[in-house]
Amino acid sequence: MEKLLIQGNGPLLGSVQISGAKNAALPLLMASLLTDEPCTFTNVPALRDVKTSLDLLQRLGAGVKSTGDKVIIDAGHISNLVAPYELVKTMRASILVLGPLLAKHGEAQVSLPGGCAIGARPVNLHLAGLERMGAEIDVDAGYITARVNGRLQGARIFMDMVSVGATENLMMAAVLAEGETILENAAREPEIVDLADCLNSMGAKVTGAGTDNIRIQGVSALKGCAHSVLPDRIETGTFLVAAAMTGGKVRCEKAAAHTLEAVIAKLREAGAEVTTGQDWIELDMQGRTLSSVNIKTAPHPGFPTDMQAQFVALNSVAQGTGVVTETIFENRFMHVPELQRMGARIDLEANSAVCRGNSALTGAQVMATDLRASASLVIAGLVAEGETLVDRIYHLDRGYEKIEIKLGALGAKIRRVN
Ligand SMILES: CC(=O)N[C@H]1[C@@H](OP(=O)(O)OP(=O)(O)OC[C@H]2O[C@@H](n3ccc(=O)[nH]c3=O)[C@H](O)[C@@H]2O)O[C@H](CO)[C@@H](O)[C@@H]1O
Ligand SMILES: C=C(OP(=O)(O)O)C(=O)O
Repeated sequence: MEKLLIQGNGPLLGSVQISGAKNAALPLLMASLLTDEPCTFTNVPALRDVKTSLDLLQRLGAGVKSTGDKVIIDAGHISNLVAPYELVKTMRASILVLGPLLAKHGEAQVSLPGGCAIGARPVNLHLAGLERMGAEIDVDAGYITARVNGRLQGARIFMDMVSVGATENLMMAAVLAEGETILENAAREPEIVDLADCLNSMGAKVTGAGTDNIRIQGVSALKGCAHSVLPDRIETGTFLVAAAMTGGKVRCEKAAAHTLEAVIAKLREAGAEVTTGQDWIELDMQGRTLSSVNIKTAPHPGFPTDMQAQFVALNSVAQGTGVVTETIFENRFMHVPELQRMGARIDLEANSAVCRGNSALTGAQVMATDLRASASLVIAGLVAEGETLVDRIYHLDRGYEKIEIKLGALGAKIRRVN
């Protein structure tokens, strides 16, 4: 099993190209199921989750051509409406085929994603919304079976929790439904706006994406698209935190500052100088003091849960105490015991991590448990004294493109070992 070996050393310096966002790319790829015409996506990151999505689309009968960061999907001849357990279990976002398949083909069978390291992550909101649109849904033997007689019907759907995935699934189902769908208490993440922009370029009528009230006027058919995937705000944030922790200066190119406002505000509060331009963000921590910050995760535009672990690592080495509170997932502090093994002084109290700061981290063998937990261990390794060996990095490969190469180019001593 592959691992990352990191030797803590000096500041990160230089510039890094940010990849397309995993969380934008996955729903966009699934949206290609809504049309018989080819869809071309560019700025698609080379990630394990993208590969899983393309495998799933091929399993359903779609044609897939992939060169560099460009992917062309032709879902004009879908022959199978089943998303099997062996693919869904490796990537929860597989549930996003449910809405498009049901809307376009009137039927779909998708394995239940099940729980995962960070929490139970049920899909009740996805299913309740589709039922409101006229679908009949059965859950049996670990599979969701959804059917509709004729077209889905537009509906007013209030979601009692803010869910990114449910908003995306229901938005994709609604674009081909008959009549108007209104999604209330919708998620407002930038990736939802990216999906709505792409759907509109295919002929859909979606308004209000980026607000908590999305209106979708159903159409009878969609055409193909050519769409460039939004930059990855979580990858960007991870590099900015790494630059801050190492006292370096890093410029993230091909980044989107408007998607990262809460994170940039916290980095400035922590003492970093952050400057932004049209498609870049630069963080300078040279000669400055890193201070702990208090954080509470929340749906966008609040502080993203996917940046929580990285800030726990940051607070561990910063001056003073910082309290990090997780409100989205019930079990998203798996990185804490591993960071403690590296010497971080953190106390877990209910859904908060109280980071005492000023820790002199030392390298250790640590275990990645989920995607962002892995990222926090890697950036802790960059500032630790001695060698850190991060095991189970297949989690990291789900969401970070060439992380060791990108960090290496900024001066980090990091390599992949078997
Ligand atoms: C591929 C992708 O885009 N993944 C992101 C997406 O995941 P995902 O879309 O799975 O996360 P959700 O926004 O749906 O989850 C938010 C909360 O709602 C709960 N919930 C969700 C659906 C549901 O039917 N019932 C329910 O109770 C979840 O358990 C969780 O506690 O948003 C999360 C929250 O920003 C991010 O951490 C993930 O990186
Ligand atoms: C939790 C994450 O992703 P997923 O929803 O794909 O598990 C993440 O990107 O941090």
